[in-house]
Amino acid sequence: MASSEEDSTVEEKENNKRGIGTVARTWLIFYNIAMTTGWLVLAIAMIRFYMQKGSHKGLYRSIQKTLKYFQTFALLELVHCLIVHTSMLVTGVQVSSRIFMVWFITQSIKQIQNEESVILFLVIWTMTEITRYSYYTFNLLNHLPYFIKWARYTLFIILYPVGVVGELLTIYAALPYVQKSGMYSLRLPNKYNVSFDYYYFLLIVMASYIPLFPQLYFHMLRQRRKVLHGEVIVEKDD
Ligand SMILES: CCCCCCCCCCCCC/C=C/C(=O)SCCNC(=O)CCNC(=O)[C@H](O)C(C)(C)COP(=O)(O)OP(=O)(O)OC[C@H]1O[C@@H](n2cnc3c(N)ncnc32)[C@H](O)[C@@H]1OP(=O)(O)O
Repeated sequence: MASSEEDSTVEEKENNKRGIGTVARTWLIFYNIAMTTGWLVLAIAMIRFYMQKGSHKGLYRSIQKTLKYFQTFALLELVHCLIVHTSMLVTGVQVSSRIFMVWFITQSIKQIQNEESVILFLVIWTMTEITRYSYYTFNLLNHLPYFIKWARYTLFIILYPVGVVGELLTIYAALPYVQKSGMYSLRLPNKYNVSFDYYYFLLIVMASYIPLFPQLYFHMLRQRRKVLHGEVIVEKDD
């Protein structure tokens, strides 16, 4: 009895340190468990598909519903920034680039769904998210195995750039189809007197990885030094 009271006091102290209340903490535990499960379901579906068919062709189609569901659900992370006091800017770039990849590239342009680059970023995202959400869950429960903490703040060193390569190759593969179809573009003359070319927009998105990705990567390296090596890092306000 005394021990369980002590345990709950330790938990309360830990959460007070993070400034998270009981309701927010309960919600985050639920959210992180749901997301870990979602990405695990995706991992299993991908492995099963590949083992049954022996090819990646048709894999995206078979998992697209689950992927859209869980990746879109991640928009909630912008709200979570207010709870866990983390950078909304960094999270915003990360989440919006993922939503963009799913909805406005892979989902919209059927011809590229069988590209190897799609499978590359899907596998990398899946490995990342299973590790990340299980880290958050165990951390909130104050029972964090060291290997999960290590994996969360080490695997990204390789996974992040490889994931970005997969995404950029996929956008690159989409370019000819976008140019040919004129999709999501607005040509003059039109009643709004505005022109928009999705093809050039995609070129700008690709170029924007050059200044933006290093910011995310260095943010993660700082997090790594803080969490694994206990360095005190003073971050600038957004
Ligand atoms: C309109 C089109 C726009 C297009 C834009 C294009 C440009 C894009 C350029 C960039 C492209 C990036 C593409 C992405 C590719 C990939 O993802 S590839 C796969 C590999 N990816 C990764 O490894 C991802 C690494 N990134 C992240 O983990 C995050 O997304 C992040 C936002 C960068 C993480 O930042 P942050 O939240 O600040 O770090 P953490 O250390 O994880 O958390 C900080 C503290 O907050 C707590 N916390 C956060 N979320 C939760 C939660 N859900 N539940 C509980 N707690 C949470 C966390 O525990 C930390 O708290 P403390 O432990 O107390 O410090």
